[in-house]
Amino acid sequence: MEMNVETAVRICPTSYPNRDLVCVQSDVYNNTIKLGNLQSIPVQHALPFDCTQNTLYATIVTPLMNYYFEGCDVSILTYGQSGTGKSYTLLGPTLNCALSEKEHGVIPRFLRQMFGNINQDTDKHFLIHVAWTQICGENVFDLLGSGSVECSNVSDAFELLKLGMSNIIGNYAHTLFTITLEQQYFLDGTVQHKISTASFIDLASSDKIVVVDNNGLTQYLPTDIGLLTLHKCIWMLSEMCTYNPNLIPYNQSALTMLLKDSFGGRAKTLLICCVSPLVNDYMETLSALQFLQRAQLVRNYVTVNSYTTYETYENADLFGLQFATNQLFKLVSNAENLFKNLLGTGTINKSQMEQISDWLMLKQECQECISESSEPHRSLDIIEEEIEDRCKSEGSESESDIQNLVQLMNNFRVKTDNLVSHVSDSVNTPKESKNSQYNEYHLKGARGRRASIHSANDFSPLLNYNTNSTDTPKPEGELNTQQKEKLIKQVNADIEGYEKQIQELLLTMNVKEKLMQQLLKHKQTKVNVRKKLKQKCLKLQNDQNIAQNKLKQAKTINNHLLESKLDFEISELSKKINETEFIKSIAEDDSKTITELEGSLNSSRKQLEKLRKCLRRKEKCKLELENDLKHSKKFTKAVVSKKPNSSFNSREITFSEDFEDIKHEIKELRRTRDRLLEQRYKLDTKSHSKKLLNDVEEQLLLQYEEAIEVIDLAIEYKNQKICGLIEIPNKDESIYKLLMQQFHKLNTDEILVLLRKYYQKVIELRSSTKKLEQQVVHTESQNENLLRQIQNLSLVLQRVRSEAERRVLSLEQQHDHKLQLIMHHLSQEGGGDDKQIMSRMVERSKQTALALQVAQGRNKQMNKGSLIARFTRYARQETVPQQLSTALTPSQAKVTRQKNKLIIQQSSK
Ligand SMILES: Nc1ncnc2c1ncn2[C@@H]1O[C@H](COP(=O)(O)OP(=O)(O)OP(=O)(O)O)[C@@H](O)[C@H]1O
Repeated sequence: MEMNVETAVRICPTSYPNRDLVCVQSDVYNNTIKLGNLQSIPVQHALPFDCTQNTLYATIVTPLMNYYFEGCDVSILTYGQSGTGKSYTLLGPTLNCALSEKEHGVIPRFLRQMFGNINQDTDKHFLIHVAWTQICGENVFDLLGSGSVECSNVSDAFELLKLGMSNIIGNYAHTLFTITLEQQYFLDGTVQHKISTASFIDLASSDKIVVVDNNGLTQYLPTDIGLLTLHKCIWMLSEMCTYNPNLIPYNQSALTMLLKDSFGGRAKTLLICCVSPLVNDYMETLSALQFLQRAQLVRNYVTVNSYTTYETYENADLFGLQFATNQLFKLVSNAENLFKNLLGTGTINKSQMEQISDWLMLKQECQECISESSEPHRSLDIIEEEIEDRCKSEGSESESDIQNLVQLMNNFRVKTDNLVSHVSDSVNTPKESKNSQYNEYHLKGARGRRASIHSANDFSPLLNYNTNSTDTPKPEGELNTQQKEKLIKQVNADIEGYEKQIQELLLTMNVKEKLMQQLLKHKQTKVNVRKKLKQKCLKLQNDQNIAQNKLKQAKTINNHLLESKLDFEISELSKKINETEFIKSIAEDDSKTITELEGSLNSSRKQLEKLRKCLRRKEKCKLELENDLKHSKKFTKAVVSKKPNSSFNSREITFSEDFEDIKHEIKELRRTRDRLLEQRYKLDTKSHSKKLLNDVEEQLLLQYEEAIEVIDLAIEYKNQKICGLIEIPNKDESIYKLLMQQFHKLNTDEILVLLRKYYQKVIELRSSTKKLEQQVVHTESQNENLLRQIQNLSLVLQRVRSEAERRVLSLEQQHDHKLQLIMHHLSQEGGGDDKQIMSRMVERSKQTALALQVAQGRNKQMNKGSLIARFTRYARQETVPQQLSTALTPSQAKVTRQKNKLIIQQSSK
């Protein structure tokens, strides 16, 4: 679509009461701006004199929103003299955007309208990014500090606006605010994508110089390099027929490079010219309107940025997961039926009954967790989307829901599997002895079944042995070594089971806690949702009553057509009422659920305490058994060694016993490591949740880390020992040899002291490494701060430099002016002799030049910085377009005088 750049003129309100001082008028009906009594400039939108922010937005910006959502880029620029309301038009009067919505400028209004549209469109997926830059000469600064920032609602966007505003430095810079909108939706089995950018450019005002071109036309050209290049580009674009588009000098300034798409590009562009109506500002207003006249001749090629892909939704795996979950649900409900039937038959013993009831309770608990964590929230999210802002965190929440779901289902599957096989086995062999049950159990263990749920009777020999146990009698007579070993194995399995149960319980508690947090978070939203839904229900019921009354009337007058129509309407309304009631029921008050969850959490805590107690008891029992076993082994060894004919056998026994011992030690080490890991994990989570660790905790964390590493090493060593892979160090190494000799002399206590010292040394080393790392991070952040300061300083330098350039330019102009006055004075003094005048003039100008040289010399000594600035300016002249460079060359200019004005005219070649 080929379209001209759209233009609008806004006249800045003035406090001057005297109408004679006003020379600009807006003819809203004919869309013209009247300048004095002479000129009438046609524009696309001549805004009324007292145009409010709302009128401006509704008349000229709202239509651009349609282009934007269609996938076209849009650009809105403000241009004009300083203080005429450019920033006011784009942003509003103050830094605090939220202060008064009535005064909000184009950008905040655009953001609100855009998010409003997005919230109404539930069929599409939207992604929004904003960016804000400041262009200072040739430098571009990021006002948000992190490039393009994703934002999901109006308040986020307003926060970013405030942040950017607080980072704007000075008045002499252009700013560019962009909102990028990405849309995705399904259409006929394909995914449609649209990407459009809305750019809002506040063009800074700039000093002007007067130039008369070859055709004798006066031009007021800005001194700012960006604006000057923009003028040049627009000038060339407006005379497109005579220019090759490739010759447009966009790349001569940063500003024009950034605005390439807005003039002669693919964007739909609106240029708002802000002008002052005062006579004093006549020339500036004229210059702005001339620029606007040129700009509205520029043609853009507005295009829709869209493409199609043929993929399905990224999270297609979700369907697979859902399927698997459904299957698992079916399995679980089958198992439930089986257990219920078994309970009914009465063929199972008391402990099995307890197990089944435990299982059923757990299943109930899981189901509650799953239904709380997935279904209601998902449907509620949808309602919230319709009524409230689209929630950014929705994706991550549903992700974690799925993770929880999968984890719960896995735990559940293992438990079900275990229990089903256990129950079915015991049902098949109801008359077997306790011992055979126990053997079965361990055979199952060997097939890889999980051994986390045990009844007290499963381990009767062990519990019989446990002196602390009150519910089981002590065994009659002593147990032999083999029995003791078996018992230890059982205890180990039992301990593992308890540990796993504790872990699972912790996990469930974690899920419950998260659920509670989510419920509390959504509580207020649900209240709002319910209120709105209640209103909706009432309205629907009202409509239904009206329709029923009409139906009665229709029946009395026998209007069958109306009757069937009303019947249909009533049934539709009742459907809608049911649906709304259903949605309302989903958004039911959570207080009850929260209390239930709290209760459940408390009971879980109690259960956890119980399990920990059991675990401690088992560990104690195991220790006793192990000690006992050691003693009896020593005793057996002693007896065996006394038998002369059994040396071979005794070696074999010792080896296998050693082997078993090492394995057992490894298990022990692993358990200790797990406990240490748990402790470390607690401290880790504390530090990750941004709670600072105190010194003691920091020290503890380091100690845990070191201890875990040492235990890992020990496990590795023992594993190697079992496999016969121990590397025997080269004993010839003198230091090693020396050390070993010394170590051999040490007794156990001394070795322990030595080890402790080593351990402390390592902890100290770890601590200092950590401190060093923290220092590095700190230094890096300091570095970043310094870099930011350098950036700020260079910005200030740039400003000072352009100020200096401006001053030099005005000094030059003053100098020229004085020169002209001198000429005039001399011509009057000398009585018209041209030669004499010339020679006097040359003499004076020599004097002036000399004076300037002296001044410059002084300057050189006084201010090196301004000299550098001067140098940079001349060095940069290469990039200044031809018009300006020629306009500034005195030798090619002709100076004439009209009334009180001096005009520098470019001499034609
Ligand atoms: N139409 C308007 N209605 C009310 N106040 C206005 C209007 N236009 C400008 N102002 C006020 O005039 C002052 C100057 O406006 P603003 O800062 O927007 O000008 P500007 O063109 O951006 O100036 P500069 O180029 O120096 O940054 C502000 O206090 C602003 O609130």
